[in-house]
Amino acid sequence: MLCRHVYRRLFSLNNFQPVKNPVLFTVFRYFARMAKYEVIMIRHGESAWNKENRFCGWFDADLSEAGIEEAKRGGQALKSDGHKFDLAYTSVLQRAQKTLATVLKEIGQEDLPVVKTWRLNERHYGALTGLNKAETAAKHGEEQVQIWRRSYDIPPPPMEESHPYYKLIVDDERYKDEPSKEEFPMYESLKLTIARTLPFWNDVICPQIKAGKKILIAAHGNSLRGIVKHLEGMSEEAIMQLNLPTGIPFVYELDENLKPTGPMKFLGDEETVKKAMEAVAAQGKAK
Ligand SMILES: O=C(O)[C@@H](COP(=O)(O)O)OP(=O)(O)O
Repeated sequence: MLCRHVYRRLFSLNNFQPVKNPVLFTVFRYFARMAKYEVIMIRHGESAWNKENRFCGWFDADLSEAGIEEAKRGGQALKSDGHKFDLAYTSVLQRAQKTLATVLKEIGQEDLPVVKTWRLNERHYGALTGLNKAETAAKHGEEQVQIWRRSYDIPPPPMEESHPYYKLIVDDERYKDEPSKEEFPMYESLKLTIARTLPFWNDVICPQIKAGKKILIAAHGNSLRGIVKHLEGMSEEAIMQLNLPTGIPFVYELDENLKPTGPMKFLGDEETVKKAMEAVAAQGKAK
């Protein structure tokens, strides 16, 4: 409060030229980076296919029992930090939607307006959809699986019409209006995922944040990694190292240009977050 007051006072002074005065310049730099907005994101709780260690992508796996518990804990963490929201965004997949509903119940905001979009869906895992990650690593090598999972622009092989989940996904009623036939992916790298997620972030979510709305986004490991990469201006190499844990909300404080004023802050204890991230990274190891 006091900081904001001082900041406003400083910038209401006429002829204020911070660059010429080193002390004031430091003060200027400090307050210019002051957080103005906040956005909170959460990867869904463990899904039935996370539990079975299968590539999931656009397959509509439900939450596992552990996933429901994770989502509840995520909601409780938000509650104990006193977070309330104006609006939430999620994908059209049930693991993200159920996580969001569970969180909203925990924080007593079950009536919150929720926008659902395919643009926040998990990346489409193409031909890998349904395969066990460890078995795939045993067959094709851990290095290849790491490339498929974490490289920036190398996509998995496409999902052909003969794939066991092709019809289930392509003919799913939830996609009858969008994406268009041309946009409908058969595989996605992180780069391609970002290409369809970022327009929604920029054109739909950002204006709401700038309007002062407190936003919660419940989505997926890779659709959120795309947003994180963009927000933090991370390199293609740096984003390869990021494995988001399931069901643990993370907070970004943003300046007036929607640039983070600090690193993402997980609402969970450090050791738990670290272990959960390592567990996600290890999913691609041959057993
Ligand atoms: O599609 C999947 O298998 C996982 C991510 O897998 P990895 O990229 O971590 O292998 O997506 P999510 O569980 O977040 O919806």
